[in-house]
Amino acid sequence: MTEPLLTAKGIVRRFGGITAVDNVDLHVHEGEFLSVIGPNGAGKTTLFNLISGQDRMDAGSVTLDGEDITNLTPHKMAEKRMARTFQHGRVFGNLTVMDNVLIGCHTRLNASRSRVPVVSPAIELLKALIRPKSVRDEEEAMRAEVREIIATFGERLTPRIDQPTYSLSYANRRRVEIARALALHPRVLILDEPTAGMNESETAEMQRIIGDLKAQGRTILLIEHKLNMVMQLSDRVMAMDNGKVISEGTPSQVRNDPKVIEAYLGHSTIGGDQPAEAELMPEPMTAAGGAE
Ligand SMILES: Nc1ncnc2c1ncn2[C@@H]1O[C@H](COP(=O)(O)OP(=O)(O)OP(=O)(O)O)[C@@H](O)[C@H]1O
Repeated sequence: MTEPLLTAKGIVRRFGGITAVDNVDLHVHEGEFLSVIGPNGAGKTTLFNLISGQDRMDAGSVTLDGEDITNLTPHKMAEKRMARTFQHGRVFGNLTVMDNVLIGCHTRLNASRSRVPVVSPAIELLKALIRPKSVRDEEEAMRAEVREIIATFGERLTPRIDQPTYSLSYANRRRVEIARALALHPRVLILDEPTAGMNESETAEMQRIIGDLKAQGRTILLIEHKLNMVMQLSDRVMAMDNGKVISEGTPSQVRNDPKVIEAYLGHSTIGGDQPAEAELMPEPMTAAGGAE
């Protein structure tokens, strides 16, 4: 078996008296789809924040393809092409859809440039001012790429490409965020509840899109409360409760793990959208005990 692409070891994060993430290990192989589930307050978002550099861990380490990326700043993480979307969606409201997604392209390009010797800052400035053909061509290529990425979302974003994102619906802002993450050409795509606040048909549409991303062979880490979606998309599932990993395995193994059922039943809701029991028990189990 090859080495995992991303490995997190012994991650700890305390907030005052609470240990939100308590000695968690996580790994994901290239092209693998790993979901992290668990009741509210289990520590899932905190774990993703630590892995993606949004927060600093008290102990532990993270490596990407063998390189230590522990506690890098979010900007440096983006340059490493660790792309992250947020539970409540984060876009630049005053920028257009196009400009929001271009940010992902620029970050990727700047990161690749920093590996080659920097030409004199004066030349860079001159190039920015006079915008020679090579610069204009590069910009046009990026815009074409953004249009292509945005087409991933059908007609949801394309007609709105020049509108400021504050004028978009919540679901569309979340789509823009994913588009921006894709513009990074992510080595790891980290999605935190991409369907939160979406209705049933929007959720089904997003699930199809994420399924397509998986089919493209992308490496994906997902937090999601809608367990049917987790079961259908994931190669592997990790369940957390009270900051700890309580179960890990195939979707059906985790779904049927009594520790997981108990953790959920101890909470009245999973994500605020649905009762825990309805999420955990919706499908008949197969003879093998699986529901995939
Ligand atoms: N910045 C913070 N300051 C203090 N406590 C925090 C902070 N962030 C998270 N916590 C606490 O850490 C614990 C884990 O929270 P976290 O948001 O990671 O859980 P979660 O599994 O993502 O929950 P949800 O599914 O509701 O998003 C909770 O007890 C939460 O209140």
